[in-house]
Amino acid sequence: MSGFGARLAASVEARGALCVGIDPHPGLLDAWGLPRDAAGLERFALTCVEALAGEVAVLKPQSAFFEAHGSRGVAVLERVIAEGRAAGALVLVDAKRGDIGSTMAAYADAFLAEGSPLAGDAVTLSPYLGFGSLEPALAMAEATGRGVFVLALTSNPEGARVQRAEAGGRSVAQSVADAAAERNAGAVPLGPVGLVVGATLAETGLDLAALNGAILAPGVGAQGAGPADLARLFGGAGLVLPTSSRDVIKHGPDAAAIRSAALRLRDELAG
Ligand SMILES: O=C(O)c1cc(=O)[nH]c(=O)n1[C@@H]1O[C@H](COP(=O)(O)O)[C@@H](O)[C@H]1O
Repeated sequence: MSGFGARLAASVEARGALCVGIDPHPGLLDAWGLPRDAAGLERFALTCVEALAGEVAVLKPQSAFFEAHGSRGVAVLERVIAEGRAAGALVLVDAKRGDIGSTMAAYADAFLAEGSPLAGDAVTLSPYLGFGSLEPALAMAEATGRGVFVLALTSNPEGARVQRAEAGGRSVAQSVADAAAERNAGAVPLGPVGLVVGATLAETGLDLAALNGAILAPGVGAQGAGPADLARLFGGAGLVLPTSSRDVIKHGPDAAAIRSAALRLRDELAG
C-alpha cells in the first residue's frame, strides 16, 4: 500500500476535496424516523456509507456516536470502516485519541495497525499529552501507510485559550504544526501527519508553509463556515480537506438526497 499522503492526494484528485462526517446524533436518528438504538445506528450509518462512499474522497465516522451504543455500536463502526473502504473512500476514524506513550501504543494498535478492525486509513489524534507522546501512532502510521490528523486549532470557541497560548515564543498550535512539519519533511507528495485547523476561525495565525501534510478543516455548514472562509483562511495552502457532517447527513434518510447534498457542497467549495 502506498503512503497515506499519496493515497489522499489521489483520492482528492479523483473525487474532489471533501470529507463528510458520519455523526449519528440521537436527534438525527429521530429525524430519520429511526430508533435510538444500535439497530437505528446501523441503518443510519450504513445509509451514509451507501450514499457517499462511492463519491466523496474521505468519510469520517465519529467514534463517540458508535461507542455510545456499546459493543454493538463499535461493531457498526467496524462495518462502516470496512464497507466505506471497500467502496473506494478513504476512512478517517475520528477518535481524537492521545495518551502517554505506552498506552498510545495500544491506541496505535487499535486504530492504525494492519488487520485491526478499527483501523481505517487515518485517525484523529489529540497532542495535549505532548506531541512526542504520539510517537507510537506516528511510527505505526508510517509502517502501515496510514495517516493521522493532529488537533492544532479546533473549530470550537473554547479551543483558543489553550491552543493559542504562547509557549517558548510561539503558540501551542504553531509548535504542533512545526512538529508535524518536521515529521513530514521530505515525504512526496505529502507526509502522513495532517493537522486539524477549524474553518470557523477568524484567522489561523499559523505558518503552515513547511507542513507538507494535509489540513482537515472542520466547521463547514452547521458550525457556520463556508467557501469564503476556506478561501480566506487557507488560500494558497497545500491540500485542504473541508469537512462537514450534519449539514450533509441531515438530508437522509434518502441516500440519493444525502449524495446530492454532498456533491453540491463539494462543487460549491471548489468554486
Ligand atoms: O476532528 C474533527 O473532525 C473536528 C475538529 C474540530 O475542530 N471541530 C469539529 O467539529 N470536529 C468534528 O466535526 C464534527 C462536527 O461536524 P458538523 O456536524 O459539520 O459541525 C464532529 O464530529 C466534531 O468532532
